[in-house]
Amino acid sequence: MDFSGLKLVLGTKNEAKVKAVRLATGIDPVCVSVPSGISDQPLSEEETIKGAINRAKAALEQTETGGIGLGLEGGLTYDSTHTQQWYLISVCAAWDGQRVFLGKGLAFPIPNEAVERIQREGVELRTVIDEWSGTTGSNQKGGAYGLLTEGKIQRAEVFRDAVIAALVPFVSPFYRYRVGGGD
Ligand SMILES: O=P(O)(O)OP(=O)(O)OP(=O)(O)OC[C@H]1O[C@@H](n2cnc3c(O)ncnc32)[C@H](O)[C@@H]1O
Repeated sequence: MDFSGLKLVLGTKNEAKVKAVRLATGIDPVCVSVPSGISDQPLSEEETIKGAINRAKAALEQTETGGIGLGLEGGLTYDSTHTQQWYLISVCAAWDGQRVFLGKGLAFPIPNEAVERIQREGVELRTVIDEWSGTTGSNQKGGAYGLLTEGKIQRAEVFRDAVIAALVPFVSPFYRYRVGGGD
């Protein structure tokens, strides 16, 4: 898959997210700080998606040369149906000014105790993960994935797959087909 012709504007300077875009595309994105327009700690898939799209749109707005805006957002979602368990999700939105696509990275179980603390104390996941791993800035490094898998999965890798998924429709010929024929 060749992404080399794309101009990418990423709505954050977070190191794990910048690395994810590099791993996904081989491109160094232009990075701009933008607001996500949602709470600092999203607690549903819907809110996480909204944050990713807001970031992608705000990022593209900040550039005069056009291209594709990328918004990467991490969030938590509760499965009340099957497992009664909180999951961390990592979503990428890609927006070219006309179309938006989402890539949803791996959903990973997060100890419910962590989310209970987040809700009780009003802290963010980063704070809990920093504490548990005895480090700072975990959200710029391996993240919760890195801590819980003892390094087997890194935050940048999860976002890498989400970035690829969100960008493929802009470059793959398969998405040019129309149902019922046409071009
Ligand atoms: O610098 P920006 O781009 O704002 O990224 P962020 O990591 O601070 O923020 P996100 O909006 O992606 O994630 C929402 C919150 O969840 C935290 N979070 C998400 N995924 C995480 C992970 O894998 N490890 C630690 N904290 C995580 C994150 O630090 C935020 O507090």
